[in-house]
Amino acid sequence: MLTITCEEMKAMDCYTIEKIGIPSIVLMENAALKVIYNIDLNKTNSFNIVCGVGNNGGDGLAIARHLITNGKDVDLFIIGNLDKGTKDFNINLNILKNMEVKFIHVTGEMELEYLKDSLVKNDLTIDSIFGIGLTREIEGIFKKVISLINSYSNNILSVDIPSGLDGNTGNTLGISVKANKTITFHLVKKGLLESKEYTGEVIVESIGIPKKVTNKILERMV
Ligand SMILES: NC(=O)C1=CN([C@@H]2O[C@H](COP(=O)(O)OP(=O)(O)OC[C@H]3O[C@@H](n4cnc5c(N)ncnc54)[C@H](O)[C@@H]3O)[C@@H](O)[C@H]2O)[C@@H](O)CC1
Ligand SMILES: [K+]
Repeated sequence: MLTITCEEMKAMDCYTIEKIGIPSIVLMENAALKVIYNIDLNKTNSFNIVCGVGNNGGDGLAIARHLITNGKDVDLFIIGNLDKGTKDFNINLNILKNMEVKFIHVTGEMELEYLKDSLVKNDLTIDSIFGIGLTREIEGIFKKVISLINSYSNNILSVDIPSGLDGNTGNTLGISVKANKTITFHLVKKGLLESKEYTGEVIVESIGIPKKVTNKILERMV
């Protein structure tokens, strides 16, 4: 099986956006729709979506929009500095604001209590805190959120990579979400093969990156 590093994935995303001309927001929309496609909407009605402020979080926001549009109950939580959201995270957050969707910004003990209550009551938790952009040890409130997700969720789906897992090595950076299922985009990241305990079932979904891009980047990185 062809596996790639997070750096190779980033390079493929960039090449697709800059040289092929597929806007990054289109890739994000494709990613979100592929996650929706992997959820049994006949059996799953209530959701916790926990987002960071990077593009993994942006995927989570787009997933939230599609679930809400499908009439599902969604409790939306965001963790991280809202002033540092990526461009596509901000586009999706703005859409949700225009739809008058409420979210909880997790900053302290009170919001952690709300999160715990939601995790216990809802059918599925969508983990979109960190993907290939995780760069350092997880500490503080991020650690508390991941610990709550693992302790209280009924079922967990991780977007791209379980949050906390190093996509290259499969090691945790202090703590990681333990998913039942991971939907990873384009190609399997190397670390996902080493860490079934955290990834659960791994499903690879295409998000519209052409084969030419894969070949180009892999040639360049040899
Ligand atoms: N255009 C693209 O590059 C695409 C990206 N996609 C998604 O975006 C993800 C990558 O997005 P990003 O590169 O924005 O990275 P992430 O969203 O994985 O994470 C980056 C954010 O996490 C913060 N962070 C990193 N380590 C931290 C730590 N230990 N504690 C607290 N904060 C920490 C960073 O400061 C940054 O805000 C992919 O995994 C995939 O899910 C998809 O939407 C497809 C298109
Ligand atoms: K994730």
